[in-house]
Formats: sequence, C-alpha cells, structure tokens
Amino acid sequence: MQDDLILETISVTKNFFGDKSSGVNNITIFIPKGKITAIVGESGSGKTTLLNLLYGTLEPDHGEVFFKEEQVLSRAKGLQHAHEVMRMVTQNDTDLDPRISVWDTVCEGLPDGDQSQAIHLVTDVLNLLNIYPIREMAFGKLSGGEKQRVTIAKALISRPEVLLLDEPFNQVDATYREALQHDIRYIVKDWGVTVILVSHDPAEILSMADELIVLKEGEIVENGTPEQLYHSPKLLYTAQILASCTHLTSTQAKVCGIKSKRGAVVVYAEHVKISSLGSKWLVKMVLFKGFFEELVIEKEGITLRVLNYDRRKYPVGSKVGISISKYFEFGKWES
Ligand SMILES: Nc1ncnc2c1ncn2[C@@H]1O[C@H](COP(=O)(O)OP(=O)(O)OP(=O)(O)O)[C@@H](O)[C@H]1O
Repeated sequence: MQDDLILETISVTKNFFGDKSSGVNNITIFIPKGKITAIVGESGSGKTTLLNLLYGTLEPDHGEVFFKEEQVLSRAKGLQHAHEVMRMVTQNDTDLDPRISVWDTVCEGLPDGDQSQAIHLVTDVLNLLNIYPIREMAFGKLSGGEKQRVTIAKALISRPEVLLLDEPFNQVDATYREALQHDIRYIVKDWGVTVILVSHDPAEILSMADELIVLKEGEIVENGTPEQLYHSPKLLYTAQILASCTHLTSTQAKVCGIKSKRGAVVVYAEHVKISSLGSKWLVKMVLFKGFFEELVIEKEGITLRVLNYDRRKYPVGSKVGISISKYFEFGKWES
C-alpha cells in the first residue's frame, strides 16, 4: 500500500440475501491518511455496510480490506492491531453505562498507560466539545445531542488512527452543529486522525470532507473532492445529493429558456438570478433563511428555487423574471 494511504478495500462484496440487491458489490477504495473522506449516497445505498466492513464488524463475502499492510478480518475472529487503532461512532451508541458521569465515561477511552497528561487532555477535549460544564452528570441523563458529543469525545481521547463516524451529528441542535463540525475538523487535522464520515447532510459533507465517495445501489458511481463533484457532477444522482437543485426534463428545460438535447437538466438554486428580462414566474413561497430568502417560483407547472439577497422585494403572489447562469445536462446513462 502507498505511504499516503491508510485503508484500502479490494473488490469487496457483502450481500445479505445472496444476491446483489443488498449490501455492497465489488468495492475498491483507497482512503488517504489524515484526510476526511465522506461516503455519500441515498438511503440503502450501502454506506453503513461499507463502514462496518472497514471496521471489521462485518466480514466480506469476497474481497479484502487492508489497514496499512495488515488484512482486516472480522472482529468476531479475534482482536487485531487494526481493530485497536480504529474507533467507530454511530448515531445510536447504546453500550455506554447510563450511571457513569460524563468525565468518567470519557476517561474510559484513555489509552492504557497514558495517564500523565490525562486531566489536561480530558479537560481540553471536554471543552472543545462543549461538555465540560456537564462533566459531573450521569450519561443516561443527557440529551441525544449531548450523548453524541460524549461518544465522540470518548472515541477521540483514545487517539485513534482512524475514526469512523456514522451520522455523528444528527442529534446535535442546528445552532451548535456547525461549530461542532468545525471543531471536529480542527482536532482531527491537528492530531492527524483519518476520518471516514457517513452523512446525509450536504452542508456537512461539503464543509467537512476532503474526499467524497458516492455510492448507489451498493456500487461506487463517482468519487473526487467536494469541489469537483459539486461543480462538475458526472451524474444527476450526485448533483441531487450535494446541492439544492431542480431536475428538469428537456421539455421542462425549454420553459426555462434552456435547449437541451441530452434528456435531463439540473439547475442549482444559486444559478437562478432574478432579472428584469424574461417571462414572468409566480412567487409561490418565500422561505426566510436569515440573511437571504429562498423564493419558490412556478411557471407552467415547473417549480424552481431562487436565492434572493434583496429581501422582502418579491412577496408571495408577485411575478419575477429570471435568468439561469449555469446548468448541468445529463444523458440517459448519467442518472
Ligand atoms: N444486517 C442486514 N441484514 C439484511 N440486510 C441488510 C443488513 N444490513 C444492511 N442491509 C441491506 O443492505 C442495503 C444497504 O444498507 P446500508 O444500511 O448499508 O445502507 P445505508 O446507505 O447506510 O442506508 P441509510 O442511509 O438508510 O442508513 C439495504 O438494502 C439494507 O436493507
């Protein structure tokens, strides 16, 4: 394995019902060391299955998983070095003792024999995850979001080489979520931890990940950096996962002033601009988004979304012209 890689799967398949309809098929991936790789895809596309194969909680039917030069076998066959240096945080970690305090729960994650800096380290991590004030509380008394932060703190404190996060922030309230994502990104970069993240939240994926792997029906359909996949998706599927967008047939695209020969067009909300020119669209809804509004506009049964920074100018029921500065076209095989 190359030095800059830490995990690798070679043609890994895991099916649950003996056919290709479930699990993952023939997956070959290379996970770069010290980077955050996000696995994205619609529900049931195989993200959690792939995470479990990497972590050793599932054994492949075919193919191999490697951590550096060591083949990762199922944990059921016995604990290996690779298992010990990986930690996984899932959305419903239930194996923590509800009676134990936050402080003691996190301390359980400290590596053996590394107690000298323990108090400083635990204090730092609890502060970073904003759970220091609740350090005396029993784990069972915490809210869902607080429990997720404690679980992440416990995983981080063990200084894993690889941290696998399966929807780690879904219980964390919106106001704190973004700050937590940035803090996690900062700490894993600072400590050189390799992260594999599964998430459904496009904002989270785009802001946290260095690399993306797109799964569809158990297979890899696209991969690249968030910038590459967001700005030049090869598949309609990828665009729909990463962006707030509208999918149009070529007939519908014509109504928007787009001539497409390829069959499907995708328009991102940010590429629709309000214009004094063009035929008029009816403002059906105005969604307040803080410093901007999202207008839902309609014409001939087609709905588009527009980001509007000139707030309160276009109330529901008014008519607006639009121009579309960029769009993506997809052929029959690129859905
Ligand atoms: N233990 C299992 N037994 C049977 N089928 C399973 C099992 N685990 C996963 N599957 C099936 O394999 C497919 C992929 O599931 P997986 O949980 O990996 O998808 P996912 O992309 O993580 O989905 P979600 O985003 O909804 O969590 C699904 O069809 C699922 O029903």
